[in-house]
Amino acid sequence: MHQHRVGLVWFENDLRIDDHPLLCRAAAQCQQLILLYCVNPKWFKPNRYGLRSMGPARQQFLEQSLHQLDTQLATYGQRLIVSDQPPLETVARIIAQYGIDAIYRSENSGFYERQYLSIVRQRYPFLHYAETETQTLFDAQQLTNALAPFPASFSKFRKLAEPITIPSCCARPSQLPPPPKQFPPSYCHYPKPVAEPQPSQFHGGCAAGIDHVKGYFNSTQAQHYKQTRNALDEFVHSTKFSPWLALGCVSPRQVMSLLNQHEQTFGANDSTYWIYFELLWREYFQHYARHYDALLFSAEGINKQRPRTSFYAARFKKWCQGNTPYPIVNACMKQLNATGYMSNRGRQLVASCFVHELQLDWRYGAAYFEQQLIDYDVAANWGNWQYLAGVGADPRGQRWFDLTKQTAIYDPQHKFIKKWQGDVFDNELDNVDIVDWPIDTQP
Ligand SMILES: Cc1cc2nc3c(=O)[nH]c(=O)nc-3n(C[C@H](O)[C@H](O)[C@H](O)COP(=O)(O)OP(=O)(O)OC[C@H]3O[C@@H](n4cnc5c(N)ncnc54)[C@H](O)[C@@H]3O)c2cc1C
Repeated sequence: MHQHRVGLVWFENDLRIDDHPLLCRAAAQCQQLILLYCVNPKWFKPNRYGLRSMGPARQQFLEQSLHQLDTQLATYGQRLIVSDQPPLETVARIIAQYGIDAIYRSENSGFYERQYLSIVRQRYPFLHYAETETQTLFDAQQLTNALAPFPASFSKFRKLAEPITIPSCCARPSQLPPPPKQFPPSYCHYPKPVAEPQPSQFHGGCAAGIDHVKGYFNSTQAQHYKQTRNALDEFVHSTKFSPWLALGCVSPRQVMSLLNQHEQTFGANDSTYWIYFELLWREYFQHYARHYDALLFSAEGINKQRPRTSFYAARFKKWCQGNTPYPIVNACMKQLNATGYMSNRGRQLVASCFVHELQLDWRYGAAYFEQQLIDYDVAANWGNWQYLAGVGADPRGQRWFDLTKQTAIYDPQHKFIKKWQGDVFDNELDNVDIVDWPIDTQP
């Protein structure tokens, strides 16, 4: 017996059908189902930093992911519908037009993303709402003790979380209820394949994502992960799971399940453990973002201490373009601009340079990453930037990287710098001199 007549599954960063407990729940509870994704027009307009929230690399990856999800849903006689209108407008129209009586949405770590659902809840209190964790390793109730009080550092969180058993993945639904009649509505469309994809090493979508993770664990790369993960270049040196994890094309539990299988076949070692360790970092930042809400975006960070940085437009522009006096930083930024990806080590170096060498307000750096990264994740990005800027969860309070030393360790032959032309830059950092500023002649 179905509990609900028409359910709405509001997809966000959970673009898959495997290991999706919420989709299974909606399938079991509803007579008819609408599957919706909202491409928010706000993502393409200048934000408070004068940047777009979504740049072309991630947009392409997202479009590919939507298309792949739609293809999978079609095998169930269902389709994904996509709206390019503001999410609140779209959801309101769908509720009114189709008589929705239940809304299903995965827990989201983003403060602003969570607000959308809060507003819908306030406007339509009589609907049934189901929110489930689909993007984390642990279920919320498993972490009650680990998160109260909220652990001030990753190490504290890790010690509490590590002994907890990760729930197994859930099977995909055996069937899905059909959409209502007269579908889709005129203001929505089905995802189209990307017309002329830009060449990229990352192809969006759940099928591509799971193939990549399986391919990684069927090889011996994971056996050497700890030794290679800090490399600045080369696809195989770290897992490259992040874009698929960020959009939920693959779940962290699916990754863990394949990691366990890998350990059974190839053996467990420090490197295989370290992949789990990094997934725990990801987990920590998801809860960090939910705990600190809008403080994630505040200059003072969670400690409410204003950093001694400012905003210099010319310096910011040069950093974005990879045109600073620091070749290693330039190479990383040019790699990011060309591919949408940068290694973890690279991200640490360019963020340290941004805050300590260029003395810029860290939020502009985070906003530029948000625009450029193919694996942008609100919690991981803003949480890591706060950490690097000394206003986050770093018990040391300060992370400064000596760029000369780091170059000697990670790019001793300058191969990476040469590849990305990091050694091509203007000689002066500040070409706007104090005398160039307009001066008031009147007292
Ligand atoms: C300033 C800064 C900004 C960042 N912004 C993002 C972001 O927007 N999205 C994002 O996914 N990661 C972000 N990271 C974390 C990390 O750099 C990337 O997850 C990693 O480089 C992705 O490559 P990979 O999948 O090969 O990682 P691997 O080294 O193979 O790690 C495996 C997985 O663990 C997780 N992970 C690893 N390191 C971290 C970390 N420090 N914090 C959180 N999760 C981690 C990722 O999901 C990653 O896919 C940022 C780091 C810094 C320093």
